[in-house]
Amino acid sequence: MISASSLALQNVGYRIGSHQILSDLSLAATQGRFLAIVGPNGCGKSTSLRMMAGLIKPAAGQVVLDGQPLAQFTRKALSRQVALLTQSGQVPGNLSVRELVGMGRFAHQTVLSRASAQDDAAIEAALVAMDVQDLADRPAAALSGGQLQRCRMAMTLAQDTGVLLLDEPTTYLDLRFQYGILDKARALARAGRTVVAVLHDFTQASLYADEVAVLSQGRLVAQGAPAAVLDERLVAEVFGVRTQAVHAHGAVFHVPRSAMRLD
Ligand SMILES: Nc1ncnc2c1ncn2[C@@H]1O[C@H](COP(=O)(O)OP(=O)(O)OP(=O)(O)O)[C@@H](O)[C@H]1O
Repeated sequence: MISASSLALQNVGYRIGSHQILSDLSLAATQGRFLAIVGPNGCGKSTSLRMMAGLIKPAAGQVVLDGQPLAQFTRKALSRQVALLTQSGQVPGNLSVRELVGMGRFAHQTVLSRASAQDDAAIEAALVAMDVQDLADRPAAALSGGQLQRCRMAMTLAQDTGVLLLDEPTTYLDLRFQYGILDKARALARAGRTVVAVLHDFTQASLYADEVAVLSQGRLVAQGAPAAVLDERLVAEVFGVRTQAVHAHGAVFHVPRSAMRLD
């Protein structure tokens, strides 16, 4: 049984050399909610997720999981609670898809322990959830981009954590699997997990997320309900794109004015 978790960046700062990447950034992901992070390329979205996963440490401020600073967790204890689907990843060696997905179970095993029945069940459930059971015995390195992305998501699911951090999870996926992965992410949130996903598509953010956080130049610009936050003014200011916002189905759709020949 996974434990409920809430994860927050509190006034964090982060720099690489003289480059200030994140500045006084506070961002809270709440248990049972799907938070989407949007923002221009290079604004610090992946850096924020990596910091939430404990892979990098803030130079200022702190990261807090269930009220406890992340610094107090061992790497393994943290991996049992927080999973990160990275934007891309090399597949090590000649792993089969089942072995790749099994890597999601490392946090639940000890050096000496063999894979348990619980590990096997979690791997099978993850393969089925991402509809990749037919690929299970194939070498992961030989998969197409979309197949590999679904297998990497299965690995993330197999980790069975309370918090899932998904960096552009729909990358490489055709429409069916894009919506499939977002449906799955929302279902996980509804079932009590904490889901944070970096998304570039406002329509997807608006349709699937409970909340959206907008980052720009390492700072939080806005956070709230997607249809309220993602308005024409914000999109023009933050992304430099003039759009017409169309509200339907409780979501907001941004149509570029250049495509409508309105500019
Ligand atoms: N290892 C690194 N060394 C130097 N600069 C880095 C490093 N990692 C990230 N950066 C810089 O930090 C900034 C934020 O990067 P980050 O990957 O968090 O952006 P992002 O919002 O996820 O972008 P994208 O939408 O393009 O994926 C960028 O300017 C990037 O060049």
